[in-house]
Amino acid sequence: MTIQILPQLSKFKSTTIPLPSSKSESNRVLVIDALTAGDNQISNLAEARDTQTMIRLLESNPPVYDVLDAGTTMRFLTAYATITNQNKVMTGTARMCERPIGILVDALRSIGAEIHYMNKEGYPPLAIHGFKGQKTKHIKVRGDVSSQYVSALLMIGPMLPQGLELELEGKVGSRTYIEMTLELMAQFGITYTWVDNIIVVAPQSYQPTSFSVESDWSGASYWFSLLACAEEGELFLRGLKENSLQGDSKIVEIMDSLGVKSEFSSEGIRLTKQPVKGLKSWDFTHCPDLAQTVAVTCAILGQKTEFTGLESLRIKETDRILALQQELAKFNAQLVEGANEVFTLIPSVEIPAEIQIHTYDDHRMAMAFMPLMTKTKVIIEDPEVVNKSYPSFWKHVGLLQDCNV
Ligand SMILES: O=C(O)C1=C[C@@H](OP(=O)(O)O)[C@@H](O)[C@H](O)C1
Ligand SMILES: C=C(OP(=O)(O)O)C(=O)O
Repeated sequence: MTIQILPQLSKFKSTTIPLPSSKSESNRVLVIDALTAGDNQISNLAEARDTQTMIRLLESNPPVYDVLDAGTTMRFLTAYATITNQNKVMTGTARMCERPIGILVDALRSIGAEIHYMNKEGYPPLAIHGFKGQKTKHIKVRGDVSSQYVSALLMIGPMLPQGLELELEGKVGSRTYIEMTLELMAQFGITYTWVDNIIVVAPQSYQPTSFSVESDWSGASYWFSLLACAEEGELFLRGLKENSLQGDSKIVEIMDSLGVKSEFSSEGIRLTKQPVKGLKSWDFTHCPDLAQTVAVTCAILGQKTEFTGLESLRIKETDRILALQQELAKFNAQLVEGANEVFTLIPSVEIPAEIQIHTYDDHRMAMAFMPLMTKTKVIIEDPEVVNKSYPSFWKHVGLLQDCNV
């Protein structure tokens, strides 16, 4: 096991963080690009392993798509292999084979795909045997498990001979990611309608265009958290836009309550410290990837807060609720489950002189606990786990310079 030892650093000089590109935007644009007849000009693709895996699989087109631990790559390429009528095995890490995919497979089968489970019903690995002609254009998809199924279906919608009429059933989580998918499709010339819970995409062609991927707001959240927890400092985060396609830009509003002021410019966003206003509650339904960042920040800042919308966290890279509970306990903070899926974050009363964080094969566990370095010596296990979304994360931590000297 490798470890990353973080220096204790509560005051730092004004630092610019270059930030990685968004893997969510990148992975969508790559699928759209593969479905476009003609050449797109795409720049700024993410260095994230999830994106590099997508690029490699699309370019080399092996008979087995091994997506490793990339959820979007698994879900988007399952739909892509179907619409391009390929024989393909879809697989990934052991954890990927525990992450459900039945809702997407059922939807693709009802449209006309032949897909078999190779091991456990409802989970990868899958054997895809192409597309046997469209049986229906109307499909119903539950919206409360993962929005990635919906995004995967929408992106192949224009290529379906009859198009797609997708009815979202029940509560819709991660809605901002569905909106991102549709907005990106629109930038590549696709028209759609979304009325109530029905999204309609007629058969049409993606139009060649140029597109530059924005910096990653989920990755930016750790820097907001660091500044919130620091005694003194200032950060400039490059490449973020005020009107973002990414729902995780909500971090601006959350961190405004937790002592971070944001000022946008054409180059990015300047973060400075301001008095803590307090955060009583937050619903993470549409920004689940921010939950770990905000939990750790509140735990460090002494903010007792109610969290809702955490349901999808149990089926991500790890069971993130359990992982958070175990690691928060190491500095006497708790995430307590109450009735009706309401969680209470009970902050730390005392932070020990040294804390070792286990990362559970989850990049966000490693990155979310980094801001503890403002209070104590932190040791992060398996630091390379960040490569999934943010390979340069530790290099960027190294840019911070102590201003006590
Ligand atoms: O579509 C996407 O790019 C993503 C959607 C979200 O997943 P769910 O829809 O499963 O919540 C998010 O957690 C994930 O990191 C990326
Ligand atoms: C949940 C995540 O990714 P995915 O579902 O694409 O593996 C994430 O990046 O936090």
